[in-house]
Amino acid sequence: MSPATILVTNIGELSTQDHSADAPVLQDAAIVFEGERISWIGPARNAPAADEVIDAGGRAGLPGWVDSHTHLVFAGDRSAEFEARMAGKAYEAGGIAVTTEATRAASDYDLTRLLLARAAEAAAGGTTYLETKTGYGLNVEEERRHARIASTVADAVTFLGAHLVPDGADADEYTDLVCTDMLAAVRPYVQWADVFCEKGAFTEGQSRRVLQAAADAGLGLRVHGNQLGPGAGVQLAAEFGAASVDHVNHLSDDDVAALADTWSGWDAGAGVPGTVATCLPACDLSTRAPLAPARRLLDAGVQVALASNCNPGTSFTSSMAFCVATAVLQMGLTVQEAVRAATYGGALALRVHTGEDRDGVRAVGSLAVGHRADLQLLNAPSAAHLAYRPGMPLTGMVFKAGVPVRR
Ligand SMILES: N=CN[C@@H](CCC(=O)O)C(=O)O
Ligand SMILES: [Zn+2]
Repeated sequence: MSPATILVTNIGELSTQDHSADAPVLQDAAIVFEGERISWIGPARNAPAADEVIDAGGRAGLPGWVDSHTHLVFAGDRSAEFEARMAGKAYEAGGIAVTTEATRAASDYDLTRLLLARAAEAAAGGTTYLETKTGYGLNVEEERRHARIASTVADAVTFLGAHLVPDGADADEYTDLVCTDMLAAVRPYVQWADVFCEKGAFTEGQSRRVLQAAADAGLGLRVHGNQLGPGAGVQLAAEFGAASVDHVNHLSDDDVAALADTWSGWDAGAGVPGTVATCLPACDLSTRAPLAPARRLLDAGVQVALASNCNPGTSFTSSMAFCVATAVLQMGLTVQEAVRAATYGGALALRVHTGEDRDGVRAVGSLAVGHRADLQLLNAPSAAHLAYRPGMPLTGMVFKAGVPVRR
């Protein structure tokens, strides 16, 4: 028996983000889901019959957000650190240790409950594909525990044992541990590995060792780079073929050129993608950092993603709509560029932009036949309202794999 079909019709503006289509933005459109997959997209007047019909009432539709960078496995509160920062204190990587202590003390039950609540908040805001990281465990047993818990909730899990050298540890010995026992312990639960390559965290040499060990273990690579100042993160990410380098606040012309180079042979949808530059505007605002140069990156030919970086230290929000609004209002992106970065860009950064479109391997981040049925409707007639009416509760119905996760 074939799965039930759902027709969502009377969509005033449908931003498919399918750039292989004639028009990536359709007017007066409809979309049909068959189980977890999209089975039809086109003008509402031509829509086929379906088991269930949902009238969007002229609202805008777009792919669910792909949030490619979060740190949601944590306990504790760092609002005092935030307040101190707003009073002029600079952000330092060392704050991670405060969360590590609180997270180690939390039970599996509490950590899972906290993670579920945060994932539910993200879904309520339109996020339908969620990455999250370890990185507040910082010893073998805790990193394994956080990876296991994360894997029960998130769509993609990243190992970030190389987030901070724990108090009292020798940096090189700790890096060895990350590359050996810790990596082996988390391996069953994660698809990605990441390193915080920054002053106060991991040096270029240590980062290189982490990336090599992770690649040897068959993990995809990501890098936290060039957040607090110029550094080696971007160049390392490009050299190792990382799927993404995140933060990218402080970039030289060589850094931008190195990222652009990784995209020179890529033709949308065909070939191996380069290294996405993932911009984290909510984090930049919360740390009073210069906003990442998303416009400059796009103009240079680099594929850009927007992500929330939801974490207790630098960005305690999972609102992708806020990130999109900021990218438009303050970073010089057009509405469609920002929406693309928060959907297709995130999917590229997690290498789920394309798939075989078979069970369990469905593309996300754009709306096309065969892709996963991840759709959000806005309580607004067009995506422009995300920036035109910033901060307003515009998220309407949200579907993840064809299932409504918000009514
Ligand atoms: N930059 C490194 N890690 C996080 C912050 C973690 C924390 O301060 O707790 C980030 O992406 O901003
Ligand atoms: Zn991060």
